[in-house]
Amino acid sequence: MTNHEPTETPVIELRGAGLTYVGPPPVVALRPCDLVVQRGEFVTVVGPSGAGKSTLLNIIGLLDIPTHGTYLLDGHDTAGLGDTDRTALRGHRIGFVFQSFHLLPHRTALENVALALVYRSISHKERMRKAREALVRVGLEHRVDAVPSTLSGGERQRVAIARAMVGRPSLLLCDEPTGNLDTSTAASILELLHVLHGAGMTILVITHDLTVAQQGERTITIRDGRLTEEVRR
Ligand SMILES: Nc1ncnc2c1ncn2[C@@H]1O[C@H](COP(=O)(O)OP(=O)(O)OP(=O)(O)O)[C@@H](O)[C@H]1O
Repeated sequence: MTNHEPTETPVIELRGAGLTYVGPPPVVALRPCDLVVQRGEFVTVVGPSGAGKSTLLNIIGLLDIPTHGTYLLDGHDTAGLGDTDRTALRGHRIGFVFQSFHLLPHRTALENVALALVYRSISHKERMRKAREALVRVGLEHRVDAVPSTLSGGERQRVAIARAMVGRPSLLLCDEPTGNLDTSTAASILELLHVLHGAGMTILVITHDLTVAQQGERTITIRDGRLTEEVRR
């Protein structure tokens, strides 16, 4: 198990954070919870449909604001941030990986990855260099000029992972990253996540799949909006 320095600023620090939809009727999607993820950890969150996984992901990903408690991302208190600052913090600190890849269909793999850097103050040439480097890292150096429709599901997810990583985020936030893949392709994507984790990346994977959940160093179960059991490996 990785040795995480406890005095470091955590990447994720939720304190009594929860979300209730006002309704009517009001729905408690996430009960007030505490969750601390240190730099370099690989954490999985597992739970059945309707348990609150998307709610938790949306809070951690700065896509939703908790109605209770506090959320610090890399030590930055996210309460009270305006839309511009929230978007900037999200863009710099979080790389998202989704089940359905979310690639632009008419752009090449290289362009899809480079687009993630479009708001960074670097030249076009530098964006392309970094995008190519990210694609090499996920094993796709031979497919940089391919458009998504000519890539396999596993290759599309590799492009999406390269896009998520290219801006060197603090956190790779994955929502059912293998949900659209067959078993052996899923295994290769999980292997890639392990390689990135081995290189120091902090990873949080949200899934309903126990096999995927077992990949984490720590697995947290979410049920009826409550974070419960924690398994450490
Ligand atoms: N906009 C909303 N308004 C009211 N209730 C909502 C809203 N969004 C989600 N919920 C409710 O909050 C609870 C948690 O939903 P959430 O989408 O977080 O679950 P989930 O674990 O991601 O489910 P799934 O795996 O099916 O996507 C559910 O009871 C859901 O019906």
